[in-house]
Amino acid sequence: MSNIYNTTSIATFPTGDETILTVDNLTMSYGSGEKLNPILRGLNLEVKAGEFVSIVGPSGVGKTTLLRCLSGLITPTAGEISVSGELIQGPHPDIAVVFQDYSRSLMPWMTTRENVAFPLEGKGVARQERLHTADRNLEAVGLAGQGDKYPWEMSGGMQQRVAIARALAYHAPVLLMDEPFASVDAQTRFDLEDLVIDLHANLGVTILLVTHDIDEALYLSDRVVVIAEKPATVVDVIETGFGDVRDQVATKADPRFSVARARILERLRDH
Ligand SMILES: Nc1ncnc2c1ncn2[C@@H]1O[C@H](COP(=O)(O)OP(=O)(O)OP(=O)(O)O)[C@@H](O)[C@H]1O
Repeated sequence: MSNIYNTTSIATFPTGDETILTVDNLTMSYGSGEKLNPILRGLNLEVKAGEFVSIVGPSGVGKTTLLRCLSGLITPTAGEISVSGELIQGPHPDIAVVFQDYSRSLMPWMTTRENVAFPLEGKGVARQERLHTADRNLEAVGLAGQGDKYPWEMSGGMQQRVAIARALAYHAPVLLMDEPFASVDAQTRFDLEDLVIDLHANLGVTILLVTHDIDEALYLSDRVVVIAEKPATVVDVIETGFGDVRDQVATKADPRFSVARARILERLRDH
């Protein structure tokens, strides 16, 4: 486990067998009448507190649509989503989101510290406490002492770390991630994957990540949920069983990794 991050100063979340996120018979269509475009149908999912679940599926299958429903940004056509036992009817304080496009999600006129502190204003946190929390969370993602820099002074990987710090600072027990590493180069991607594994293991935050990258889903998660077809539904669920400690070389060379990868590829080919 890496020691460049300092997660000890951030509060952790209780984990266990309790279900924290429930998706019940989720159905979502865009448009209406002749232009009705059904995207998701009858999707069910239960995520336990502290679990790391990835949703994989081909491009255009509806992964972002699913995440937008979960984050309360759009209202599903039918079905229910609840977090911590409460029905989602709009953005919920128990859910934070990290998007793929950090260049659009960070505000260029604010320093990284101000970017991370910003959502806490809506929670009524006093300014000094907001800035202090921002510094602690920047430290947790390996950006100690970088709070005065502007996002545009940083590399893509560093900017995505800022976006992760901002989501962590919000202190929501559930973190949704939409293809968070798709816009960075391969080595930065591996570094960010390992950062997220460390944060998950040390903080107990529940993570739901969508990706079209099967290897990434297997490497990161406790469970991989495969969605396919049009409209999309769950076609397979795989428990990875790799535990909290991962290694970019050893885990991917584990025979269970290639067996699971073949199974997912087969499911996607068959649908
Ligand atoms: N706001 C919208 N209005 C109408 N149709 C939409 C809207 N957003 C997405 N779609 C359509 O819904 C379908 C699923 O899109 P979505 O972005 O959810 O898929 P995805 O699996 O995340 O794709 P990708 O992997 O390429 O990001 C696509 O056909 C897309 O054109």
